[in-house]
Amino acid sequence: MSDYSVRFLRPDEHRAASDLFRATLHVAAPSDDEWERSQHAYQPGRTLGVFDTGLIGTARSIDAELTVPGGKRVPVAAVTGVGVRADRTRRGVLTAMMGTQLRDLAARGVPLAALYATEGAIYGRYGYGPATRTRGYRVDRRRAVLRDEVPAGGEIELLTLEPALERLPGIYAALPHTAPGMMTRPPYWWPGFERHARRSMTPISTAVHHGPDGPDGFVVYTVVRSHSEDPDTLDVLSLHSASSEAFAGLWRFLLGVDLVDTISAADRPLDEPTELLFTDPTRCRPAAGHDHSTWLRLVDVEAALAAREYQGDPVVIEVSDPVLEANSGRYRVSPEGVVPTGEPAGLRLGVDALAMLYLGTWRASALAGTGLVQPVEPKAVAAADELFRTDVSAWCGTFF
Ligand SMILES: CC(=O)SCCNC(=O)CCNC(=O)[C@H](O)C(C)(C)COP(=O)(O)OP(=O)(O)OC[C@H]1O[C@@H](n2cnc3c(N)ncnc32)[C@H](O)[C@@H]1OP(=O)(O)O
Repeated sequence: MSDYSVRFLRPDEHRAASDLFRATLHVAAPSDDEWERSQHAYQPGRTLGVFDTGLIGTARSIDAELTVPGGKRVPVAAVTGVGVRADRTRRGVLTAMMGTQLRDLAARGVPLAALYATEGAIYGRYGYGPATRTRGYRVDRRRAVLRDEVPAGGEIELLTLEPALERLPGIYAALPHTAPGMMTRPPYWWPGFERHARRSMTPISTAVHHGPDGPDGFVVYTVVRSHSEDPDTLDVLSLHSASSEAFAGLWRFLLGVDLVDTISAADRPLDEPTELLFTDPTRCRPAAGHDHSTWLRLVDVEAALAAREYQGDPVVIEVSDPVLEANSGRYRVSPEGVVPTGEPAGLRLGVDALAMLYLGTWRASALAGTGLVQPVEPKAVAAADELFRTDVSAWCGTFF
């Protein structure tokens, strides 16, 4: 069967979308109690459904803001909940949903969309590109010793789950966005966090760091004790800090948690200096399989490009967009601003490759070496390296 229709769902249809999405991930449908809470993750008017004889596909988003290089916060659709029923895959259902969703975002003036992909081969065709890189590491808690010069940090307040659920939204909202790619956590984000926390087999703890002006960092973690030869592990689920004092204070606390051999942290910023806290930096070792890119999509290329800052000489880029044709064209990008232009292009690239440059994660020269960027004028590649360069590694730090 190939006839289907795509439309935004009514709130009373959200539960069916949730059941379908979970089934596509091979996860059981929520109980009534669980749905009572997790329904609040569904922002009205943002969930798509595809129907033939019944619901066969779904995708949704929530409205948030993403920090771009230079510090501006730009509206972003945080896309999630994408799934197609297993007996209806590979007949264009996802393509239909992605097209409808992107056209809706463009019509509503949302310049960016972002997502986390289950598989890296899916979203490039819709103009998304991997726009952040992260790393994971493991700290040998019993042998890691903080260097004398490491800041002492402030008071730590330990919260169990209920007070954490109450206070974390306010604490997170007040923290500065220290990296491009960081995202606000709107009210529709927190029910997902709560669902994961409540499903955890081990208790979820939150340590809040207090600086001179109040809470300025937190770490959410859980400890998994192995009861065997394997190490007892503290998993860092989320760690955000407003300053190096708060960062050091949180690590000082983590190193002091008893009955832990290893502290494991995934999806951390590339330039986070954790190993430099220790007298022996090799007590912090890279961990495999902990790199989770945030995929970004410039929905309105001109508006998105204009929202960030640049340095160096102007470059004319020629962008091709396979889904939102209006984005295809040439743009003169410079520290003074971004304008559509008829001037000859210095380099050509797809809108997916543009997303890879946008937060400063990848250099134009690296993309040129892989064919993702096509240089027209050789000097333009070096100029684009400088133009899009950022001082701080892009990092989202918020999974959705
Ligand atoms: C942001 C998130 O929520 S990520 C979660 C994504 N969901 C899942 O992983 C759940 C399990 N998978 C699924 O539900 C489906 O397979 C989906 C959503 C990934 C794809 O849906 P489909 O309706 O099959 O995709 P559709 O038929 O539109 O495919 C379009 C193209 O993408 C390709 N494609 C689709 N899925 C994949 C994949 N997993 N790997 C590689 N290529 C893929 C298709 O082959 C097709 O290529 P073509 O245009 O060259 O023919």
